[in-house]
Amino acid sequence: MPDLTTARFVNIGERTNVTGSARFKKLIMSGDYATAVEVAREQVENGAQVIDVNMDEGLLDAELAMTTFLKLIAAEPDIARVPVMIDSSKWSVIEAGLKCVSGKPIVNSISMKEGEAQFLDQARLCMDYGAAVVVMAFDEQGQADTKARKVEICARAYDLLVGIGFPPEDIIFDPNIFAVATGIEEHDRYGLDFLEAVKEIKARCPLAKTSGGLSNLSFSFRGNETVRRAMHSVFLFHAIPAGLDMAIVNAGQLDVYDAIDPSLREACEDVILMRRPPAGSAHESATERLIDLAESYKGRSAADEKAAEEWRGWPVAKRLEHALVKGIDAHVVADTEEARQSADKPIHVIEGPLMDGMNVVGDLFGSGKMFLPQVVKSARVMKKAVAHLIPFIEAGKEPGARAKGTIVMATVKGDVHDIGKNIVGVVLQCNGYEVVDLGVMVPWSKILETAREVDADMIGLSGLITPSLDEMVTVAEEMKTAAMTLPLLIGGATTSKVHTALRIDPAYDGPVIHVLDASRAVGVASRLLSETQCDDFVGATAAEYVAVRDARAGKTASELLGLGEARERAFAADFADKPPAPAKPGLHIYEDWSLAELRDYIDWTPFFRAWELHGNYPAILEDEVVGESARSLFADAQAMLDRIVAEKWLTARGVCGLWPCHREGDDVVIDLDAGAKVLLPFLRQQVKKSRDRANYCLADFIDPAGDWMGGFAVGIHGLDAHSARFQADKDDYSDILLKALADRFAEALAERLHQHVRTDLWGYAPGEQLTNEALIKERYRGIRPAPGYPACPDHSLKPTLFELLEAEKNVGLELTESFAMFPTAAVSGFYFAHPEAAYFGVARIGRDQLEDYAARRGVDISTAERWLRPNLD
Ligand SMILES: C[S@@+](CC[C@H](N)C(=O)[O-])C[C@H]1O[C@@H](n2cnc3c(N)ncnc32)[C@H](O)[C@@H]1O
Repeated sequence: MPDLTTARFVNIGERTNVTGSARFKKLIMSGDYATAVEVAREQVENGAQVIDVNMDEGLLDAELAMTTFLKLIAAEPDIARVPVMIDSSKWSVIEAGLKCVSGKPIVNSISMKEGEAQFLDQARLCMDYGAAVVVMAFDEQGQADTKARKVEICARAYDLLVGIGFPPEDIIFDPNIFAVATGIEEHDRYGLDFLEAVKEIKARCPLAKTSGGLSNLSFSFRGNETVRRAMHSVFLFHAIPAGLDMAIVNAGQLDVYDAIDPSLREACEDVILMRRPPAGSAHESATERLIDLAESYKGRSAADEKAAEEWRGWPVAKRLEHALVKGIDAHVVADTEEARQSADKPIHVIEGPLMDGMNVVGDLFGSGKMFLPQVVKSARVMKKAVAHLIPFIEAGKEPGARAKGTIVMATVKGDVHDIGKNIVGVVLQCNGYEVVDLGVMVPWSKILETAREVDADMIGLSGLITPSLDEMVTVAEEMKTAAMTLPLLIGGATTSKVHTALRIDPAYDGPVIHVLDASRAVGVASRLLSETQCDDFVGATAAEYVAVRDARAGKTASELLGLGEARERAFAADFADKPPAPAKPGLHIYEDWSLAELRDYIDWTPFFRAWELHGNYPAILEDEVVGESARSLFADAQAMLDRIVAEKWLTARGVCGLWPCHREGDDVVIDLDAGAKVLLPFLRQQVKKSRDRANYCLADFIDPAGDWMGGFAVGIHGLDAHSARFQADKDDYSDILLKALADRFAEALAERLHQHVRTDLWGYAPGEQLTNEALIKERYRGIRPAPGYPACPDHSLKPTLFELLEAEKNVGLELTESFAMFPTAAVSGFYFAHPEAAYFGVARIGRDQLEDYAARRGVDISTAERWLRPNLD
């Protein structure tokens, strides 16, 4: 269903509205704000990305109720993460509300009902508060009911607002959703008119958004929840492709379009799209047909309604299990406390219901019915429960819960990447293991020392960049020297079974196990600690590694050409086509690239991969197996992005440079001002190829007679404060989510900056117009190879690149001794603009090139060997 889960659609919670919800009204009228706050929380849990708050009730001091409630929800991090829509027909209530909203507010609503002057006054005030505003399609003559009137009023309002400098992206038009199937013929067109109007308004008013109150649509089916839900889902199914950006809905009460009973779905569709029933049908009109059909659905709804609430009435152990499995942390402290009061000892709550619940999570995960993002959410619930119990356990001087085993984990020295390690840590913890996480850039001595101190059962190492592979070998060697015997687990993006077998396993006498991904970590740990399975497992793994080594030894390696011959087979670029001199050569620094803009450049597929959800975006959202998990993760990511952008959590900084250069052999020489030169030595493919295929080197794309190339470095700053906040709140889920999003922003800025270079700074493709999809597929002219990637695998080129860009001074990017960039969310690379420039992999090189390269780089052979290790094996 292309609705609540698609990229842009925002669903606005409607339950915190005294005019629409009898329950909420009762709570507010009786002054029970605590429970009223829970209503807001439930909505956010159910997926609302904005909550609409309305206190328009005659017997209520609406201003006071609005401000009291807004202040209360602002203090609840779970709720305050979504923006508030201040909804009132009284301007004084809106103004009062604006004063106590912390994030970006949305005013619902203003209109030209009382004329242009008042409309613009109110708009100016909203602008002062930085608020977005819902503009009703309402003018001096009344509410717009036809398509023509809707479009006309919105267009007029748009021109007026833009005329006073109101940001068009902060305008949200509500072109009025009215009830259909009322039996009155004039109402039959209402659904279709709305859909068509949305389309036109979006075309006529650039950047403006559209919204609507969905519940009006089905007003004539009050009391028949099944039919109402179906109508709402069907309506959204058509409205979103028409351009509807958001709607006020009860997010927990929408059906999946495909899951609606087909006859009901068709009847709803006929009504909404004003289609006639098939000729010969027993019904004259679509409305009549739906009314008849609706009869058969009456009465089913009450049970559905109850189901969502029902779990709160279950026994406490069952409630804890439910909260763990569903990842709902809203009631966990209260429930844990209730369980504690009836337990003999606080520790029994952990050993009993909490561990039982986590076992269910573990089983679901193990059997592929639950995926990492949900497990990490479950872990958050568990941590909150345990945090509540710890003071009681300590007060009673009881021993803590016995862990299944203790694992010391670290990202090795020189490397700063920790998303993968953190995910593994959380998964192990929620399966009952004690994890001692040493963080990033951890030297081998600290790892060994801690393992001894805590009497660890195993050590887990993680790393993302190729130099970390060597560092892992060092840790293994040191463990051997220290005569340790505990198992060593190896994980992270560049690690592999082959590398583990060839290099790490031989360096250590104890068991070495490569762990392919987080979902395997628990299985590996439990086998290693199992009295009955450990020996077999260790033996089988060791035998597997021996087999890998034997296979490698017996394999005839691909034949290499001598370096001279490979150079003769260089790629012959046609330099008649070389790029023009840049329009704006030299360095360009961007202190603070708009996050709102970068958001549209995000490539989502790698984001899901970071969470071990495999598949391409957007298809992954509809995937049969992981779709539900992907949708929920994506919704959380969108909600966090909203806050990152609105509250400016992060700063995207970048620098790029465009320099004159020329090629000398396999080097590119950058010709700086005043005769200064900087050498960029590149590597050439040496693997023997079929007759007509060249042996590439990046230098081949540069004209010896004179040419241009570029470089860039981008990084995302500001993560730490937020990460610390999440960690303090025991919220690994949000912490990992934030880091994964920061990585996305870094990649998005690399993409956006490259586009800016092509179309403007260098300007060799001024008219380029590509969709984000085409950008992700790199359907443009030119490449941006990154040091450490296959075409230029030597990470040690980064210091040269960083000096050219003055990256540390200009954008605050640093390099570790292993050439990892810090802050972690960062990307750097070179720009080549020749139309034939393409990515390739250098792959294996010969001793002759190693020696030649070491000489060109001015380093000794053993240093070059260390840098190029993966290309030498
Ligand atoms: C790793 S992806 C990153 C972009 C992706 N859309 C994302 O958001 O994660 C592609 C980038 O990796 C680098 N890259 C890919 N293949 C390469 C190769 N063979 N040699 C050098 N760099 C390469 C280039 O910088 C390229 O732009």
